[in-house]
Amino acid sequence: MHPLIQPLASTLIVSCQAYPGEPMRDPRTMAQVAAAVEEGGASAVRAQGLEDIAQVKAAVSVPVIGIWKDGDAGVFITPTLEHCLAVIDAGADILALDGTQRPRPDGLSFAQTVEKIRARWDGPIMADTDSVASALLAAELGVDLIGTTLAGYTAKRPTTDGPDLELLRELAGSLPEGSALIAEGRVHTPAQAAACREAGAFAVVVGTAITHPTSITRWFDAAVRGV
Ligand SMILES: CC(=O)N[C@H](C=O)[C@@H](O)[C@H](O)[C@H](O)COP(=O)(O)O
Repeated sequence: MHPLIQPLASTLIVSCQAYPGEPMRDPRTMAQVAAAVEEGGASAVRAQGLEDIAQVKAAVSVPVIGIWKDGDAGVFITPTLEHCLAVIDAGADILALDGTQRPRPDGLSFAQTVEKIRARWDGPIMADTDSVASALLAAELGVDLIGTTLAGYTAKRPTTDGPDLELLRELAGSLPEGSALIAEGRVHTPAQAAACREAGAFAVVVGTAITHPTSITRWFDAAVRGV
């Protein structure tokens, strides 16, 4: 296992993202949010966009998982080799990219993309997968971190209310040693985060429930209104 990954065992990683047009969509804001979650114990942070990655990197001492979202349909999380190399150049310690088997905008397969990254960079790679098949393929390719990030966001799996614990359990029993299984996606409560660990996750990523005040406010607002 890569030396940057081992310390993430049994820890919480926090994703710090604001979406286009939102009030907090500013790299300085995300850097402050990242510093705040580091104080709370985040073992690593996930940041989106080249400027956010650079500014978050300067604001924290924990590893930064970098992604670059481009578009919002099909493959959009660090979708091409060019995006991957730019994320690395922006200073990400760990590169995360779409790890599904869907067609990619640059025509490369996931395997070809990983191979080309590996030819230039030996840092840890995280695959945002959507199914048992895509997770196993990523692990076979030697990808360091296997995330369930896209489970429930493609046609491969139903969108579970909360994390996809069934997928985690299945992957925990089938991923080769050396691949770190990362629970990511719809982990909204501490109890759900604990359930991910019980299901076999090496580490757990939480985004919205910690760093997206608009969503959290909506949850509380609905509860208060009784809707
Ligand atoms: C599907 C997709 O685009 N996921 C994105 C990946 O970076 C983010 O929008 C999520 O916030 C992140 O995965 C963390 O998940 P959650 O916010 O549910 O804790």
